[in-house]
Amino acid sequence: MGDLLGVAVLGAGHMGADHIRRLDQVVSGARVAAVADPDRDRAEAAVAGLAGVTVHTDPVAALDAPGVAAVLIASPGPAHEEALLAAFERRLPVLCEKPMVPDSAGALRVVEAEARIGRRLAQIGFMRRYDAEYQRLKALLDGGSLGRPLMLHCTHRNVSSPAGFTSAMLINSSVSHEIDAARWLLGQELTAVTVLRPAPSAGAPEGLIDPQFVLFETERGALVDVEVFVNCGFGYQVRCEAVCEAGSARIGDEHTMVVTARGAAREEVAQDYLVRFADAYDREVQAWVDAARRGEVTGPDVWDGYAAAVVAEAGVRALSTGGRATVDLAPRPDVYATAGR
Ligand SMILES: NC(=O)C1=CN([C@@H]2O[C@H](COP(=O)(O)OP(=O)(O)OC[C@H]3O[C@@H](n4cnc5c(N)ncnc54)[C@H](O)[C@@H]3O)[C@@H](O)[C@H]2O)C=CC1
Ligand SMILES: O=C1[C@@H](O)[C@H](O)[C@@H](O)[C@H](O)[C@H]1O
Repeated sequence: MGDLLGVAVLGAGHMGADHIRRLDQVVSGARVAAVADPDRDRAEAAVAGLAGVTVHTDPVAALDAPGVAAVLIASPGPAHEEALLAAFERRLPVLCEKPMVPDSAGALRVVEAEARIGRRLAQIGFMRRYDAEYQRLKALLDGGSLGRPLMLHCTHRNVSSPAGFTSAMLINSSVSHEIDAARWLLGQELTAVTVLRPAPSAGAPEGLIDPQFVLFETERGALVDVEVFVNCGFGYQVRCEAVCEAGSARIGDEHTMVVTARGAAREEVAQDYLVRFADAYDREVQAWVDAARRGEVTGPDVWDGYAAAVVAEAGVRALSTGGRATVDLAPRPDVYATAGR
């Protein structure tokens, strides 16, 4: 176990348990050293059968546990700020699930804390940047053969939303992925948001505004639209079409097995993100572990997490007022690169 990166995993729910399995069975160079969840039974179940792991109900205690050299934060968004700041105090490299911090004031405090240290410590869990299809689209747009991007048309559908999912979370949890993907693909900040609401689906829980149609403007005049529908009932579908001056490119059409029988062809549709983005999560965590073992931090940074929080907050304002909300970012510290590098 000597050379392996000892990771404390905070939160042992859906994502935390999946990342624990990934660190133990898929990723090389790391091991789970500690796990924390206020629900001790859940934490113990997630590490059942693993040797050398300590179990905690207090996340900060897990950071100080024997063998911990890095932190993976998979607790709910509102708990991320405290965990990030505690990891920064200890100078531990962090992989933090999205949303980095759901509110922009808290996200700015994280930016300021890391900027004071003067070097990157955190990678933010925008795993689409590690998805093979998104990477091909990014390379194509950067290559310039299609000319200037004019529009992105995005679709984000979940089969159903978890208990407690709110109308704001369609934007600050689900659409946070499109916010980051659009900034990265286009290399531009998003500057304004408008949200339209079709009549809610009968399949959505009472009171949830689902679906929503979110329209972003960018600093160099591109438009990004997102249909977000988190109780569609039929499949997990994430698509993106870039329309450029000299052509278009689309990713996310179903690409799983096609079964032909009894006079019909049937294509399987993934039912959740753990299936659709399995390879992307694997590559994201491997990249984080490899960088941490070299003493580096790469990938989406705290500025990306902050920008996503500000844009999402504008989106939630636009949803509640029915109007157009503008995005106002704080000055960007030098430690962070520009959008989309
Ligand atoms: N990248 C992606 O595609 C996805 C990311 N996520 C993100 O992962 C995070 C966790 O989401 P899920 O696993 O779906 O939630 P979940 O509700 O299944 O699990 C969260 C776990 O964290 C525990 N917890 C609560 N407060 C805590 C604290 N202060 N410290 C440590 N643990 C705490 C809860 O008891 C629970 O076991 C969220 O930030 C969510 O947005 C979730 C789904 C997909
Ligand atoms: O991050 C995720 C969830 O938190 C969110 O609730 C889902 O809508 C997304 O598809 C998933 O990738």
